[in-house]
Amino acid sequence: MVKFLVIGGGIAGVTCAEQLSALRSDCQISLISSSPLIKAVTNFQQYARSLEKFTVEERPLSTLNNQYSNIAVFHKTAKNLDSSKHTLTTEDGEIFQYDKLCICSGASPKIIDSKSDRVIGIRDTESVTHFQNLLANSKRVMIVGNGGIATELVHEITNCRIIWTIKDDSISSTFFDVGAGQFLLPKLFTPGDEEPDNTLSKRMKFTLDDDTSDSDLAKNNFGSALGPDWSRNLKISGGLSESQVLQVEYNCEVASILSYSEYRNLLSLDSNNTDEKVSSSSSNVWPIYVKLTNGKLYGCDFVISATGVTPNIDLVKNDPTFQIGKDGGIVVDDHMKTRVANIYAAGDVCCAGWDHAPHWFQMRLWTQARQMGSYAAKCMVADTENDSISMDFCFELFAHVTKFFDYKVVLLGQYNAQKLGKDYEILLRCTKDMEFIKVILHKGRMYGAIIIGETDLEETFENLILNQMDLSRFGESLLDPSIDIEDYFD
Ligand SMILES: Cc1cc2nc3c(=O)[nH]c(=O)nc-3n(C[C@H](O)[C@H](O)[C@H](O)COP(=O)(O)OP(=O)(O)OC[C@H]3O[C@@H](n4cnc5c(N)ncnc54)[C@H](O)[C@@H]3O)c2cc1C
Ligand SMILES: NC(=O)C1=CN([C@@H]2O[C@H](COP(=O)(O)OP(=O)(O)OC[C@H]3O[C@@H](n4cnc5c(N)ncnc54)[C@H](OP(=O)(O)O)[C@@H]3O)[C@@H](O)[C@H]2O)C=CC1
Repeated sequence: MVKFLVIGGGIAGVTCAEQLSALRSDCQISLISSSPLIKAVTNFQQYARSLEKFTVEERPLSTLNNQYSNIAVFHKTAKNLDSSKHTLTTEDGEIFQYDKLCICSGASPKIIDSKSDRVIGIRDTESVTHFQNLLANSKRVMIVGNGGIATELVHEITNCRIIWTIKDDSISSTFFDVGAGQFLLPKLFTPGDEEPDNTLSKRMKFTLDDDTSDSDLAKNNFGSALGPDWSRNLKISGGLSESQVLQVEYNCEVASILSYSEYRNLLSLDSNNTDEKVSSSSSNVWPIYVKLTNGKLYGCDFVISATGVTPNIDLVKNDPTFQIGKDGGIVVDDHMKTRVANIYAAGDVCCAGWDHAPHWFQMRLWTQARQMGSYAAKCMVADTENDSISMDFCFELFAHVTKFFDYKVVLLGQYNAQKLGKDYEILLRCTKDMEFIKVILHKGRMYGAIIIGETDLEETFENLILNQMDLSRFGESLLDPSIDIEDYFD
């Protein structure tokens, strides 16, 4: 009997195991996960060709055992891989034999300064609990990073002062250009609350009680990444009685992180540094101080490092046969195979090493984790049966549906002209507080789009990107609100 082994209880690993089970009910599938809960995709809906909606649920490991007769789940940590013997040894010494192995060990937050326990990352339920506990007694926090987590947190945190430190000159740059960033900015404050310069504020939104416990976060043992709407029903509230006050520090990074005594030493050595005095002029003694590359120094209760992720490749990093990509992931080919025979990888841990379709690129998102997990399973089964299999259609077009600042956000293809250099045109339609639509055109054809708000345009745009219809004759009227473009193209 063929033995499939999957490492990881996140979306990629669980989808892979489920798909293996669906394709080969006669095979034995073992899933090893170091986290006590697995992530299951439910309510999956494919709308349009590439757009997907689904819910991610956290469930006990036993759910998979109960649901699928040929899946056995083990709450263990994979430690040693011997690809010549086809064995994997777990931390407690158990040896698993495999015919085909899929590594779905995910990623961990890339934290700017891991020496201080006041600099934290957010990944799984435990890390959110730790974050909530710290925040509950905090008056001022710093968020570093300009991507998904930072964008969500600046909107969700209440009753706390926030300093948002970003490398760029506009907010949320991982997803949005300057124009879209400007459209979203007003969502960060309530009219009348605006403060001068770049200081914005917003009112408290909600609170909800939640019993929490701490975990082994100090060891940076993160579990599966969180699911959609992870922050919606959580108490993400600080210790201030006033509403949130947000200050954005643009175009800078963290230069150093200091304890109180290091901060005192720095001030006495550098007593002429006026910038530092200005930013930390309050009489508060803060647990940590952050010096920014723009010269400012802030005291705060803790720092949230929302600065991206590092793939969890411990298992393979000492084996030079595996190829590691520039992003730190295990390189896989167009059949999700690593360089080592019979070993596949999927989800956040892998680096998509094939020649990508013109409108697709890798981003560490749960849609891609699900798609890769499912496709890896199909490839593993095809290989055992000596079948050929063609690349899954989902890798033709980058498509991401999410929510930021309470707006529906759809990103399609090269939404920020990622591969086009300077050779592209932009069409824009923007209605304040309602919708922001940006279309990327190259040689008269649509290459990408950002759609913020409820527009129902995503399916039409998806088709236009995939079919590469020449749109030159429409010119700017393509986005004219008085023209129902769906009627033209659907
Ligand atoms: C706060 C937050 C919000 C997010 N929001 C969104 C969003 O809105 N939209 C979106 O598309 N994506 C979002 N993401 C990203 C998305 O969650 C991830 O891309 C996706 O979940 C990755 O799934 P994965 O299965 O590859 O990895 P993971 O979920 O990280 O799972 C890895 C699994 O491997 C296990 N593991 C690791 N090492 C070992 C080992 N040695 N032995 C055994 N088991 C091991 C872990 O315990 C875990 O179960 C968010 C991520 C975070 C952190
Ligand atoms: N709704 C959604 O789709 C969400 C998705 N996620 C996903 O979860 C994962 C983790 O999120 P997140 O941590 O926000 O990662 P992201 O990759 O989304 O963003 C990381 C941000 O940190 C910046 N950065 C990197 N290093 C530094 C540094 N040393 N100093 C200052 N800034 C730095 C990056 O800039 P640069 O790019 O210039 O390096 C980027 O702006 C990602 O895979 C993300 O896609 C998370 C939340 C919501």
